[in-house]
This record gives sequence, C-alpha cells and structure tokens, in this order.
Amino acid sequence: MSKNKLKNEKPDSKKTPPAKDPAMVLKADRVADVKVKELVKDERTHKVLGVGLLLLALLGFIAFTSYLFTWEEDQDKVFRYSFHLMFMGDEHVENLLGRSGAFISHWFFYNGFGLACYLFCYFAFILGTNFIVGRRVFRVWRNVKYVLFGLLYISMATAFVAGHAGFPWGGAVGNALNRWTTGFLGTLGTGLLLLVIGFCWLIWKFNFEFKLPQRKPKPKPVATPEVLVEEMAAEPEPVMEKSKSKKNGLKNDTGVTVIPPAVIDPEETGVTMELIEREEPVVSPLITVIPAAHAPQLDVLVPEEADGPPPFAMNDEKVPDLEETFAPANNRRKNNAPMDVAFEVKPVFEDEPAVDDSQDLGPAQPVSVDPYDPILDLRDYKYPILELLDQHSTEKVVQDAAELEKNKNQIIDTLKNYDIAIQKISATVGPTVTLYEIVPAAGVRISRIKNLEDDIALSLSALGIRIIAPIPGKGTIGIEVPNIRKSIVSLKNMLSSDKFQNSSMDLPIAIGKKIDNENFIADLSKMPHLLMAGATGQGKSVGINTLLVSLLYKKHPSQLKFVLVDPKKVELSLYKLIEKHFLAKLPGEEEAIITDTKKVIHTLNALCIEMDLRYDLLKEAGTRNIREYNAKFTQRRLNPEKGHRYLPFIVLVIDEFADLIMTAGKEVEMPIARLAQLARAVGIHLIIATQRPSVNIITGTIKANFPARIAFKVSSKIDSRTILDIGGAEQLIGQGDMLVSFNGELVRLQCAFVDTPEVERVAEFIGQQRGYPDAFLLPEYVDEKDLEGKEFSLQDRDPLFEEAARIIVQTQQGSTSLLQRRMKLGYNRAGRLMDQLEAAGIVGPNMGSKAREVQVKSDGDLEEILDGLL
Ligand SMILES: Nc1ncnc2c1ncn2[C@@H]1O[C@H](COP(=O)(O)OP(=O)(O)OP(=O)(O)O)[C@@H](O)[C@H]1O
Repeated sequence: MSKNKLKNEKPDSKKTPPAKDPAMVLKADRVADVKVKELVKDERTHKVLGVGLLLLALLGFIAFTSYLFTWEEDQDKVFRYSFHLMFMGDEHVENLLGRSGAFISHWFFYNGFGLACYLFCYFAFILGTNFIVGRRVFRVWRNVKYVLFGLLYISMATAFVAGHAGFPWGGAVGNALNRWTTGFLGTLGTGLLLLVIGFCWLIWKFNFEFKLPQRKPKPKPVATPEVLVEEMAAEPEPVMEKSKSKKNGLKNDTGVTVIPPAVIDPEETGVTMELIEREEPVVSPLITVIPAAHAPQLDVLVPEEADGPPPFAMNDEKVPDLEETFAPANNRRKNNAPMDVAFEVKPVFEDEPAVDDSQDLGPAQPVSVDPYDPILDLRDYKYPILELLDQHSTEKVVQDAAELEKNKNQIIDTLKNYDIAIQKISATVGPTVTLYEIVPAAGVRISRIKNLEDDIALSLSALGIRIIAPIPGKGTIGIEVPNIRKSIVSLKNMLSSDKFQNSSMDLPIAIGKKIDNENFIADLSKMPHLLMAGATGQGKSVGINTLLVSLLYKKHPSQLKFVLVDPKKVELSLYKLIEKHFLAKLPGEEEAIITDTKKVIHTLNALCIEMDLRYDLLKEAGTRNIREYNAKFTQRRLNPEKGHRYLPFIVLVIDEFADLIMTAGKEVEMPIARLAQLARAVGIHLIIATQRPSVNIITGTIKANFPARIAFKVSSKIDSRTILDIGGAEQLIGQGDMLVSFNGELVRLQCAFVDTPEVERVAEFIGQQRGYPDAFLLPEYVDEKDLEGKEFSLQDRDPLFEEAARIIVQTQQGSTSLLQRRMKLGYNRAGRLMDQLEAAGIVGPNMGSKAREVQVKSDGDLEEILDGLL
C-alpha cells in the first residue's frame, strides 16, 4: 500500500506539504468532480457501456435458451445451494453458461416471469444499441412500456395456458397473477380477459379496419349550383393539400397514410431509415451526391461497410476505391496522432429540380373568386422559361479526398501546436469552401481557440481562411478553407429547385448556396431592404442580376415594378427592354433607367410621395399592409372610384450608391432613410449596392434601416465591419463568395451566377410580349425650390388646375388628399392646387381638418368659370 502511495506522489511532493488548506481541498474535490462529469459525458464512456449492455443481452439470451433444455438437470442443484451454487467449483451443471447461467436463468424463469424473461434481453439490446450509436435509435420510454406490459401479460398468459406443467412457463409472477384472476373471474373469465387484452393490443398496434360490406350508393340527384359551391368549399384546395402532405403525410386511395421519407423523424417514430429503401444516389463521374434529405451521416473511414460508390471522387480519369485512397493515411496512423481523431465527411446536399426546363414558371394561378384579377390586363403574359438560362460548367461539388486529408491533418497539427486537442473533426464540402467542423477534446475552452484565431489563421495561411469560434448554436469550431476546384452555382439550378418553385414568398430571391449546398432563398419583402457591398470585380453586379432575374421568374408585371438607378450607365441598361412590363419612371421622362443624379433625387422623392399615398389608401381601407390591402381590393371591397387601385410591389435598385452620396449627400440620404424606415408595409423595398463601404457613404442612418446586408470580398477588415459590423468579408475569395447578415445570423454563401447573355435573353423574352402602354408612372414631384419665389396668380396656375377642378366638382369634396390620390400628387402640389381653386372661387376657404366647401355645384357652372379664366 505504502508503495502505491509513493508511486502516485509527484516528484516534487517532498517539497510541498500535503494540502490541508480547506480551500485547496475543495478545489481538488471540484477538479475530481469535473473529471467525473466529463467522463460521464464522454461519448467513449457511452460506447463502452453500450458494448457491455449488448454483451449482457447476448449472455442472457444464451443462458435462457440453454435453460429451456437443461432446467430439469440443473434445478435440483439450484434448489439445494441457491446462489452459493455459482461459487461451488466442484459442482457440474448442464447450462451452457455454467453455474451462473443455471442460477440466473432459474431465478429469472422460476422466481420471475417465465418465458417473458426474454424481454430483459431485448431491453438490454436496445439500450446497448442506443449507447453505441450515440442517438436514440430506439425510443426508450416506449420500450419500457412494452416490456412492462409484456412481462405481465405474457407471464400470466403462459401460466394460464400451461396450467400445472413442471416447467415454469409463466414464472412465479405469472402463476400468482393467474391464480388471483382465476379466483376472481373463473377460468373462463380469465381466458376471455386474456384474449380480449391480446386482441386490444393488436388493434392498438396495427389499427385494423373493420368494414361492413358497402351498400350500393343511391344515384345522386343532379347538383344544384348551391350544392356544387358547398362541395367545392368542402374540398381542400390542391395546393394546400400538397403542402399539408409534406408535413403530415398523404392519405392514398387505400386509406394508408404515406409519409414521405424526409418527413420521418427517427426520434419521433423510433424508425431509422436505410439508404437502400430510398432512391438511388445520384452518381456522376466526378462525385456521388446523395440528396441530403435521403442521406444519413456517411462515415467514410469505414470503407468495408460503405454501400455503393464512395462519396469522394479524386479526378476525372480515375476513381480509386476508398481503401486505396486511405491506404497512406492508415499507414501513417501508427505514428501520427492526428489519425486518432474521428474524421467524417458530410454528404453533399442537393435540391431536386421541381420542373423540367421548358415549364412555365409562373406561380400557380390562384382560383379567383372575384371578378377582379390584376393579371387580367396582361392575361397572355408568359413567365420566362428556364431554357433561357445556362448551366455553367459542372454543378457537382468536387470532394477531393487527398485535399480533404491534407487540410484535416494540417488543422490537427496546427491546433496541436497550440495544445488544443480535438475529439472529432468533420468536413462539409461547399461549392467554394470546405467547412471543417471541430469538436474540441473535453476541457478545451472555446474562448482559448477564439483568442488564438489570428495565429491559427496564420499557421494555416491559405488564402481565404475564416474561423468561426464557436459556430452559433453549436459547441463546435468552424474553419473554412477554400477548395482548389470550385464549382459555379448556376442560377438556373437554383430557380428550378423545389424550394424556389413552390415558395409562397411575396418576393423570393435566390441568392446562392450555403456551405452545405443548401439553396438560400429569401423573401425580399421580409428583409425588407438589402444593402450590398464589395470591392470592384468581386461579383456585385452578378449578384444584382441574380436578384432581379429571380424576381422576374416569379412575378407577373402587374405585381412588381422596378425603379432602376444606374449611375454607371451600363450595368442595368439591359433591363430597358422590360420597361413596359416591369419598370417604373417619373411622368414625362424618356428613359426609365435613371442615370442622372438630379433625376435620382426627384425619383426618390416621388417614391416618398407614392409611399405617403399608399399609406393614405391603406388607412382609408382599414388595412395594415399591402397584402391585406390588395386582398381587399381583389375582393372588390374597395372602390376604384375613390382612388383605390391594385398596388404592385416596388423594388428600388441603386447600383452605385457611393457616387450618389458623393454628389448629392443629404438630398439622397434623407429620402432613402425615410423610405427604408417606412416603406416596408406599403410594399416598397430597396436594394442598394456600393463598391465603397466606408462610413461616410454607409452612414449610421442608412445602416440602422437596412437590417439585411450582403458583403462580397472587400479590401479591408474596416470595410467588412462597416457593412457587416464584424470582420470576415476581407477574407472572402471573390467571384461571388459572400457573407449574408440577415436575422442576426451570418451565413457564407456562393452567389448564384447568371451571365449577361442570359439576362439579355430573359429581358428579350419578356420585352417582346405585349406590355402596358407605358412604364408604371410614379407620382409627379415638383421641387420646392423650383416653385419658390413664384407669385401666385391665376395666369401661373398649375397645368393640372382644370383636371383638379373637375374632380372636386364631380365628387363635391374639397379635399386635398382626394386630389393627391386621384392625381398621384405630392401633398405640397395638391395644396397649391387647392389654393388656386380657392382663388378661382371653386372651393371655399381652408376649414382645418374638415374638407373645404365646394362652391360650384354643377359641371355646367364649372365650365363657365373655366371659360372665363381663359
Ligand atoms: N457568383 C459568381 N460565380 C462565379 N463567378 C462570378 C460570380 N460573380 C462574379 N463572378 C466573376 O467575377 C467577375 C466580376 O463580377 P462582377 O462584374 O459582378 O463584379 P462587380 O463587383 O460588379 O465589379 P464592378 O463593381 O467593377 O462592376 C464576373 O465577370 C465573373 O467572371
């Protein structure tokens, strides 16, 4: 004993007296406590426990089965020696598991539950499996209930059937239950009770259908229109049914509920799915892509168990098998610590295209219960088809095993240099970068890794490394490393995805793919405005085209209008082809795409007027937002005679914001800030892009009102902070590599790519169709300065004077806001008109909040007055 003590003592223990200080004792206790906790939590402990339980299940099974054949021979000895039998070396028993097998199985069978004892083996098996696999393959609580029920029912039933046989079929428990119940209900009653319980259990489990033979249906009377309407109302809308079926499963003809595989939650159902049951993985010469919804975790380090082709591809000519690929790694394993770390490559996610190329992409046309449908004006309008877009190179993500292996080792080695041990590392290969997700060994603080962020980045020193410590919502650390072979994300693929096709968003924009290759599709109307920045040549213009084309594929010209501001004069000029369908402009303007700063100011102010007008309309209609308003309007509950109209969404796009702020400063900033603050509810949304994300361009006022921001690669960490409030965008690798900050989350995406010729084809496709007679006209804006100093006289009266006079006399309402709405005017101009009408004697003086009195009562009188003014 004393030797052991000496062994455990540290070399310098002679110098340090044994710690008697209570604080130190406490501390030591805490350390021990922490160690025990870690040990309990450690996944290796769980695995060891799992193996132990499986062994127990197997041993129990062997002992019980052997007992069935040997109980007669061994029973005597067990009765005689009881548990001492196990320790009596000279006693021979017949049970395959020897004396302990004989005693334990006797105890379980004879004193316990008879045949039902096998349920204990079953329970040890499911617990063991759960521990080894590390998740709930079987639901424990449900199985506890089954086992308890089974123990009681089976033991009693077997005791009842076996009667007074020598073998303990139902064990002591079964016999006792049987005796009591037979005394209580009699033998017949007990038999019936057991039958009924068994039958009920089967019904509960399998839910049989009990059907009486169907009666011949009576011929239906011919449906009257009312009956038809009722039936239609009772029938769920097909679109609704589809979305419902996604969640809850779909009833088929046989009444069986079919749950799509992706919906089955193993946690929920206790069912695990195997790859074999599902569609074949998509195999390309470059890579095996397993759609994520179909793919459970795939551990590539177990090649013998991997079914089907390997998840890697090495190069175009040669696809070696996994054993070959990992041979050098395995050899190194003996003397290289990094190899001990579990390494897992996550399968690549792929969205299934929902439609074929030639399909019309318009949203499902809602069944209109109301005669008013905004799209009827251009009822023949065809949504652009996917064939107009190109597939850019291979879309398949390339997983290069050698590259993954090399990076993984470098990461492990680097972290080892900083004394950071790793428990597990997994890799998710995205289109441009691979995310290595690291689970640090127990006891390693994430904050330590965070502090070492710069050093680690330096040691890994590849261009574009970004460290995320910790990954939000997980206790892991992410290291993003650029791929040697990057893949382009074609907009075509994103637009054909199920997610985009079936989206019910108001303004869906396909932005790009996440690192796990999931399509990132957002609703601009929820964002509700977007700020984009990036140094020149990093993918901003492509990004803007991506957003615009996404919207063009999903919206009808009656539902959406763009206001395009392009100070560079070239970027957005392609869109002039769709002027009569999708563009908005100021009245009297030649060009819809605005390139001149002065006109930008006018347009922004006109948009502010449109916003105010829309708010008036919403208020009058008693609605809170554009959706409610338009719904009411299409139901014909709003009177167009009173100025109500269907409101399309308006998206303002400014391609180079820096130029505008430099030349016009506050004049541009103020209306933009106002729109950004208020325009969301009335369906006006802003997308603002800039090359120079400096603080004098993206001012506090602007930033505060643009919660959604996109950063392409920028030139400095400061720029990244200006746009995202955090560094990282300077580490991006360009060509559409981007960070999106939205809803408080920062996501790295590869922007979807759409080339200029594709945009041109889409614009031509739309442009050659019948459009509206003109672009959508914004309200007129008259600069205050232009009017200042002009003495009012009837000779200088507004060109709209006569029109205003007619409206006032026809409606007999002397209201300024009526003029604003009906004539799409700003408040100032409508006010001026009203003053002129007063001067001409058409309306009375201002009466505060009440409408003015209309002094001319008939059209005839008005014409006389107007003639007199000429
Ligand atoms: N999403 C993308 N995927 C692949 N390549 C891209 C992507 N976006 C941009 N690129 C490549 O980068 C080039 C420059 O992109 P883009 O013209 O959009 O840059 P920019 O930031 O708008 O530059 P500038 O500000 O000078 O107009 C493109 O011609 C294309 O080759």
